Amino acid sequence: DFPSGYTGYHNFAEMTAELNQAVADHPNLVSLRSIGKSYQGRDLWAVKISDNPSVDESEPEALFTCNQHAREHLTVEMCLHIIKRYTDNYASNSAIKSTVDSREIWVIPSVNPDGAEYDIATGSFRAWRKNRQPNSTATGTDPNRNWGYQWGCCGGSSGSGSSDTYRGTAAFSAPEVARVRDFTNSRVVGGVQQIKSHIDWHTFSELILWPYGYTYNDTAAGLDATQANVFQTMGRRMASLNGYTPQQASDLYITDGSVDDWMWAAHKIWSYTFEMYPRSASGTSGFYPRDTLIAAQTSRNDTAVQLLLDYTDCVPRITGRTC
Ligand SMILES: NS(=O)(=O)N[C@@H](CCC(=O)O)C(=O)O
Ligand SMILES: [Zn+2]
Repeated sequence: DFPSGYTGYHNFAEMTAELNQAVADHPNLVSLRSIGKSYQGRDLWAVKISDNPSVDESEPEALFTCNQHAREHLTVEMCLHIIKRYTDNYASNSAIKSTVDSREIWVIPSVNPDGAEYDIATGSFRAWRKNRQPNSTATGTDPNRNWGYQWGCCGGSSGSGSSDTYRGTAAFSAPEVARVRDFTNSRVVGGVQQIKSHIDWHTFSELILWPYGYTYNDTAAGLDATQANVFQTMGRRMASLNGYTPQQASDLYITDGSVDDWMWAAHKIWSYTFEMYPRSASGTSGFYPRDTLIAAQTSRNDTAVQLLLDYTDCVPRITGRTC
């Protein structure tokens, strides 16, 4: 479990209980489903927040994914914060209510529960990043190098099983990644992807990143100058709200097989990666902010999340375009 000073973080059982509590507290706003199992058999939970949550209404959808990387536990708290904020405040806050009434919000609080549990299993942090799937030489696939667009194309991942950026044996070889893929694919209704916007939450460095990560070029196949301008404009607007630094993902470093590149290329979902607090740290300590910082560093993103939800019907509207 989490060591002292970190007991405010949710382990898998506590996270699951929190999700069940949200349903119990707000049965008319929240539904909970498993989109499948992790390698070790833990449920990959998906929460839907909307009015009439048991009905697939024709409302624009947004997706928030957290904890692809095991040690980035603050991201689980970020997803739980989003769930609480858009349910507990529904009755009292008209902006929250109109958002929930006009959108369908999907939250996957832990994409990598096996890795997260492994990281805390001994009571001392292990700085574990990957999932817990064995490979030919070691353990673990990096979920954020296992997505199927430009997988392994460009030196942005490793073919070595012991590497922290091991890309797996094939695209989608990690069961957790394959399940989130399947869920996203299932949101194509009548040939139209209902999910329009996405944030994948990570730590740390305080950055807002957008595709592509596989190339340094601002435009590339499937991402033209107009679309790049939308990514930049929305990214910069959100960064002005949370104080993170906005940049194309490849400006950080080249990544191939990342979730953002796939969400955009496969589905034209306006997909961002947020790297949360801290801005910098010595070594791996940056992955482990004390639990006293959770409230401030999750609510710090409230207005950025709200902006993306506001524009989820038509993200290009941020540049004055229509959809
Ligand atoms: N959270 S992290 O691993 O330090 N950074 C992310 C950045 C993701 C990206 O560049 O798209 C990654 O390398 O997967
Ligand atoms: Zn990460």
